[in-house]
Amino acid sequence: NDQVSMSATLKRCYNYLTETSRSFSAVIQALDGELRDAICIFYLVLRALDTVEDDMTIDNKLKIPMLKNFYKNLQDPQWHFTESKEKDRIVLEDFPAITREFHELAGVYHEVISDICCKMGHGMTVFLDRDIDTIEEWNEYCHYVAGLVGIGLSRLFSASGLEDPCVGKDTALANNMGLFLQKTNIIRDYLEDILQGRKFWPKAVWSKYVEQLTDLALEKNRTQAVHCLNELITNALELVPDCITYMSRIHNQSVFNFCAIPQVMAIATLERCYNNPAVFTGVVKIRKGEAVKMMMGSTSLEKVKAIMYHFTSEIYRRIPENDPNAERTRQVCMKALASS
Ligand SMILES: CC(C)(C)CN1C(=O)[C@@H](CC(=O)N[C@@H](CC(=O)O)C(=O)O)O[C@H](c2cccc3ccccc23)c2cc(Cl)ccc21
Repeated sequence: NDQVSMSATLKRCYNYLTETSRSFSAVIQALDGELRDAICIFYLVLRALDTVEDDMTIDNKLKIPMLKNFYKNLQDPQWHFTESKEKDRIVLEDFPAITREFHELAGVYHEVISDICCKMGHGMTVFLDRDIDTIEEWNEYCHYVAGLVGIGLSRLFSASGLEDPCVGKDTALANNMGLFLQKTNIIRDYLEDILQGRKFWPKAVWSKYVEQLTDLALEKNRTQAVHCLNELITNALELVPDCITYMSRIHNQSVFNFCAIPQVMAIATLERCYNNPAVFTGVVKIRKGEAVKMMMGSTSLEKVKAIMYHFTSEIYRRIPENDPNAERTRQVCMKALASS
């Protein structure tokens, strides 16, 4: 992008993007045409909303209206928030820079970003004082924080003219692209989340293995915990066929890379977590070198299918005989392998 003609506030926005999304900001900056600025701003607005939701120092009495009304802040040139303690608080402190660049975008992008913010902010309040019990509620929570992102992105892709209208219309596939990423994050971040008092694993699953969610971290429950982990990974793997179908419809190279890279990182993370007790003693992260190799290697549908096939068969190979969900996991892996 042409640094000279870029406004000072837009430059600041790209700096915030790089500060808040590490490896992913380069992928966003590689997007073609109007999508680059539109998705940069969309990402920052979502990061600001997520920073409010994550901040445990904000009392729910204040947090609920903040989340429900967040989308209205885009219409207030002065709105900003300086009380945040979160690491990404800069996007709230300098929100006016994001708002200004939001208004520089073409109108069609405004409507999508505002609409998604409104629905996401509302949805986040639903689970502020309610636990995630059933699988349906797990899907509902992930829809609010990630499925809606997929639906919004797909509408931006089609609105830009770089992708077919069907991409923006098929909300079910777009939703499942987000669910795959979010369920992977929730599975991977078990220990980090419970240490911060956050519970994202669905009770309908973990209650079959232990009394309390935190009991999964106890050494004496290790076998039960790993079987619970494997059941959630199996649930996430059910989404692989839809993610491949979604990516098969993307024709612009920069949009494909933007969509494919988080997906291949997610399947690699699920494979690293499968049957792995380390999930309960630390955070299982993909090493930087491996991540870069995968990012370089996910530039075509065939390459992405091969990566999905590789990691799914690695999981299939390691299904323990005594795992209560072994048969179900084999079925789900076979279906994922058939689609990749
Ligand atoms: C919760 C989440 C999965 C939606 C977050 N999310 C993502 O995870 C990013 C990836 C990312 O931010 N990686 C960071 C993670 C980290 O900070 O460690 C990185 O630096 O590698 O990708 C997603 C994202 C990208 C492409 C297509 C998507 C379709 C549906 C839903 C989300 C989609 C994302 C796109 C937008 Cl516009 C906004 C947020 C996201």
